[in-house]
Amino acid sequence: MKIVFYGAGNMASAIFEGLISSSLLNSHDIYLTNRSSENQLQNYQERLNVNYSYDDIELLTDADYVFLATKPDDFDSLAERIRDKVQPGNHFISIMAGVSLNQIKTRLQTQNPIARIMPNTNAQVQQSVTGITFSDTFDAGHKTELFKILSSFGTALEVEEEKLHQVTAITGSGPAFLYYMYEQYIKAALKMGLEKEHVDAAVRNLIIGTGHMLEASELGIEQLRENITSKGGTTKAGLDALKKYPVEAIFTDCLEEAIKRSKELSE
Ligand SMILES: NC(=O)C1=CN([C@@H]2O[C@H](COP(=O)(O)OP(=O)(O)OC[C@H]3O[C@@H](n4cnc5c(N)ncnc54)[C@H](O)[C@@H]3O)[C@@H](O)[C@H]2O)C=CC1
Ligand SMILES: O=C(O)[C@@H]1CCC=N1
Repeated sequence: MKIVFYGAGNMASAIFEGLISSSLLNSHDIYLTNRSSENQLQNYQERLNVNYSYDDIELLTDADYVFLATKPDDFDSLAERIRDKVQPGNHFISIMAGVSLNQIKTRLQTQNPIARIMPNTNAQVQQSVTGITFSDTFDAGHKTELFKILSSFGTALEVEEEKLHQVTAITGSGPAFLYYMYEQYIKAALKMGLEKEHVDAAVRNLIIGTGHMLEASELGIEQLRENITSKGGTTKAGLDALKKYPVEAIFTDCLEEAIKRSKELSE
């Protein structure tokens, strides 16, 4: 199997590093390219033993899956670059937020099969939550193979294309929203009088430990919280203070704005 990444940035690198760590593929099966920073590609080649090239005929010949991993704004330049070199066996896998199947088909002027996926950077540790939607030209055998690839770096769920806007906001951008919340928690904790390096390490381990609890426990999130909330204790006091603020409304606004932006990128 030959997999090509057009774009080797934050999201593409999380995917191919996750793919290689999963051993589903040999790193020699992976080919990278980007706009122009060759030293970035040389670093990946040295560190991961992947291939790289700027020769689009070499890249696209016998390529089974071609990941479109540029920013949406750069897709026009990418489409211009590869439009006349597309090969019959190329299955396009777009990770670009908002860019629709129809936009990709039109700009590449291709009838080749196209899938849109919406992963997140947790792919790097095989924990991505990935939404996927297929063009009707994607055959069942390649769908199964692509699900196997996506499952090597997390979990994958097929959705209607319209629902990818929500998936993009909730789980594609999701890690950034949680990181932002963690940053605010650390800022607040630093005001409580502990040394900075203690707070940073403690909160990082708190987050990791809570994640492991979510993974290991059969209990729901609400029950896990209630198990910490001793009657009349410190957690109850802290939660009562938190509940004075419209936390749900804050996240509703956050997600609605992210969905709105995804729809704008589809226009
Ligand atoms: N960063 C994230 O957490 C996620 C990003 N995405 C999507 O992934 C895509 C890439 O995002 P990032 O990796 O964050 O951006 P990035 O800026 O880190 O990487 C973009 C890559 O595209 C390359 N590129 C630009 N024009 C090109 C061209 N004409 N030919 C070949 N390569 C070209 C750049 O050289 C760079 O390697 C975006 O469309 C974004 O919506 C999707 C899910 C999550
Ligand atoms: O911010 C963005 O547009 C991309 C898509 C989801 C996460 N990052």
